[in-house]
Amino acid sequence: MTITIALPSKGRMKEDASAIFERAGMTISAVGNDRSYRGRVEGWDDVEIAFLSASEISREIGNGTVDFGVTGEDLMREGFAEVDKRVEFCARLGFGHADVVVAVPEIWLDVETMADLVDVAADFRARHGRRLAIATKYWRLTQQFFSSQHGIQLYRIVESLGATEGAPAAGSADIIVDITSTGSTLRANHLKVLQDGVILHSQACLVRARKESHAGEPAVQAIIEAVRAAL
Ligand SMILES: Nc1ncnc2c1ncn2[C@@H]1O[C@H](COP(=O)(O)OP(=O)(O)OP(=O)(O)O)[C@@H](O)[C@H]1O
Ligand SMILES: O=P(O)(O)OC[C@H]1O[C@H](OP(=O)(O)OP(=O)(O)O)[C@H](O)[C@@H]1O
Repeated sequence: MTITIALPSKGRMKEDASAIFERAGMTISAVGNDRSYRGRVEGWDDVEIAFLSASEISREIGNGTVDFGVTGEDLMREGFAEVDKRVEFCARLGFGHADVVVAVPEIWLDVETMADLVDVAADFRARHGRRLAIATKYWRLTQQFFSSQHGIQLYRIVESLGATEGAPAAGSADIIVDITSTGSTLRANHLKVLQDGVILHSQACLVRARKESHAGEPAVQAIIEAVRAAL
């Protein structure tokens, strides 16, 4: 059986992902020229590498079209409901750290916690004639956190595919859910993270698609062990 591992072809996770595999004794070389989107691993003839973007990788693992991949936990949890039934998070790789957070304007002085936000959302329509608007690209994580975990039902999600932190100042939303790593983008936009507003501590993970064909396949276990040993 050929095992396909999807690795980032570009972006912030590319170099660190290749370095982990190198340390794991799995040296990757491109098939054909340097711009090829296929690779192989020296000495591992039954393994092939597919180079994709981090967001494509999460989709392909969740659909089972690749066997393993390196991608962010946030992308996996946003992309699929009940993700732990579909995939196994085999290892947290120690790079690509980012928190998915709820952030509100700094000038909301009396809003510091999710409980405060529950009160704001309840009063919002009476005060402003519309529901609290949340800008995000993380629809699923936002709905789970607001509705299931905090019982907030009165809000509206405004889809934002870029410059999410600018939405409150631009007037297109009241608050945001987005990722932060250093916090500088939030600070520059005068937003603050609620005290209990961290939805997910994300980082790059080695993720396996749960497939029946993996049972009793020695190379599957060997890949997991090699990567874990490299951490
Ligand atoms: N400062 C950061 N900004 C954005 N993503 C970050 C940051 N730090 C770590 N990450 C993680 O990187 C991953 C996204 O990586 P990247 O932006 O390279 O991929 P992508 O979404 O596939 O790229 P593209 O949007 O160009 O297709 C996510 O899992 C995210 O959590
Ligand atoms: O906390 P910080 O260190 O400021 O990082 C967070 C910011 O970085 C990312 O944007 P980026 O400009 O990298 O673009 P992207 O969203 O297209 O990846 C992310 O969307 C945040 O806006």
